[in-house]
Amino acid sequence: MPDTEYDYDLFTIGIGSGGTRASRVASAHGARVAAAEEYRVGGTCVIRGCVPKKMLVYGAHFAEDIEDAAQFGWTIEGKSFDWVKLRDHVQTDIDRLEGLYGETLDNHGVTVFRERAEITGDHEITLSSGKVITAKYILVATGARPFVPEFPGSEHTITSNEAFHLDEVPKRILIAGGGYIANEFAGIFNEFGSRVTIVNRSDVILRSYDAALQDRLLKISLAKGIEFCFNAEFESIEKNEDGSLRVKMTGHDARDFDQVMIATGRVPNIEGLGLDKVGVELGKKGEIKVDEFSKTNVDYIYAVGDVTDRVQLTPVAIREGQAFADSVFSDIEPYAVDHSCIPSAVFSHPPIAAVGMTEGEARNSLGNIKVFQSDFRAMKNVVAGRNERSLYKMIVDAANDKIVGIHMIGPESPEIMQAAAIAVKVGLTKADFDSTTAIHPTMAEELVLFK
Ligand SMILES: Cc1cc2nc3c(=O)[nH]c(=O)nc-3n(C[C@H](O)[C@H](O)[C@H](O)COP(=O)(O)OP(=O)(O)OC[C@H]3O[C@@H](n4cnc5c(N)ncnc54)[C@H](O)[C@@H]3O)c2cc1C
Ligand SMILES: NC(=O)c1ccc[n+]([C@@H]2O[C@H](COP(=O)([O-])OP(=O)(O)OC[C@H]3O[C@@H](n4cnc5c(N)ncnc54)[C@H](O)[C@@H]3O)[C@@H](O)[C@H]2O)c1
Repeated sequence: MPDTEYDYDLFTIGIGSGGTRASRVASAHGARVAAAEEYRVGGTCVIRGCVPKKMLVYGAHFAEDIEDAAQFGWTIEGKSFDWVKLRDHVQTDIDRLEGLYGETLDNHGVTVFRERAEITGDHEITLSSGKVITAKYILVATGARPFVPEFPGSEHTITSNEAFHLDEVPKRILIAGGGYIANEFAGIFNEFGSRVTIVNRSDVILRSYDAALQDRLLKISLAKGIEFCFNAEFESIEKNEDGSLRVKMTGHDARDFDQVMIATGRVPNIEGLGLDKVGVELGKKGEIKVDEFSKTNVDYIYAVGDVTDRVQLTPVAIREGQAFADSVFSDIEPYAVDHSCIPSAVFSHPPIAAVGMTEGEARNSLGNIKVFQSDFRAMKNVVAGRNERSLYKMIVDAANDKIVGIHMIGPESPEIMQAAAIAVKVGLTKADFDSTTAIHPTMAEELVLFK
């Protein structure tokens, strides 16, 4: 395997979810591996994505739990919330995780350069310090960054990157976008006491999810006090004398907010990477085009994760990194990642989880389907007097009884979905679920009790 013609067998640009996995697995297979990271080891998920976001989601949910506790006999006096304490505690844990990621790479013998890298020629990488390195293979795993639409005053906005570091919880926050990040952060800030307004250019939230779940989250969010402005686009933002922001949007009167957060999707990080120098082909959104083995049109350059804009999720980037390393650096027969039937979740309040086809997709592609639905109030919500209903849906192919989709909104639905997704992935039938005894009393039992 070692090829001394080059300094390394593999050079990975970007040490996030995909780059970390690929580097350490390639090294374990015997490759000489180096990598560059321009910001912090761990990438988006660990440093400013999934992980700190989930910690804030937990922190936020205490607002409801403390309120509900009264119905369970608890008196909690003098409750108060300290944002700075939570923010700093989260950041301390992120520092710890970053350290662990670095250690793992060290232990696997991966040389990490903590600086920016650029491809400067065939098999050649130049670091920002000027160091030139050659590698037999190059893996681009540079991820994506927030897309901020251009309009006058857009420089006054923040993105999820900054949301983790705010000095205080904004009294009024406008969040632009109707996707994952917008709905997750709307829930977080709302629970912390902000007055939250979501602005979206269409009138649909979470467009890839089943319409019934979109509708249910919208209704619950409205009931919790989150405001929605649909079919609205930014015209301008001006800074007022008191530091607040005056926002003008199409079809709406100008309004003042303390923060404006943009969550309108993420774009691949390809700028200044030198891809043009070696002729790497890009797609319409600037994503690196790859085949099913994550190989670009340049024989020795591969790309994994968000920079390829296939499915922007951490477990997908990790699988792509693993498959790349196994396929290129081991004796295992090269294999491709199966991008079908990927389960996903939105950590809104309450969360959503889904796998497989929505009802609409199944009707269009299969025609004859059966839809089973359970619309119920979780026992904890009943006792707490919280009028918040969960909704579970199962979509079945009428031709063979196979479950082609499961969709849930309700407490702990992502936790429940991980196991249910296996059943959909392997093609179990509704009869298989019916034949399984319920665990009572749970919310998950609804999945085997559909009538
Ligand atoms: C707020 C938020 C919440 C999210 N929540 C979830 C979630 O709950 N579940 C989930 O599955 N996914 C979630 N995601 C998506 C997930 O974080 C990404 O899909 C995942 O991190 C992609 O991994 P990656 O390896 O492609 O890139 P990244 O993890 O983004 O890593 C890329 C790395 O490359 C570095 N880099 C870029 N250019 C260079 C260069 N030229 N030289 C050196 N280094 C460079 C960057 O600094 C970065 O560290 C979330 C994303 C965000 C923004
Ligand atoms: N729980 C999770 O797994 C999780 C959480 C956060 C992010 N992510 C990943 O990160 C990605 C990015 O998240 P996101 O919420 O930014 O994107 P998204 O694709 O989920 O949503 C983007 C939203 O912005 C709107 N939009 C797009 N362009 C716009 C424009 N020019 N003006 C106004 N609105 C516009 C879209 O209509 C959409 O509602 C997601 O696609 C997801 O893959 C995953």
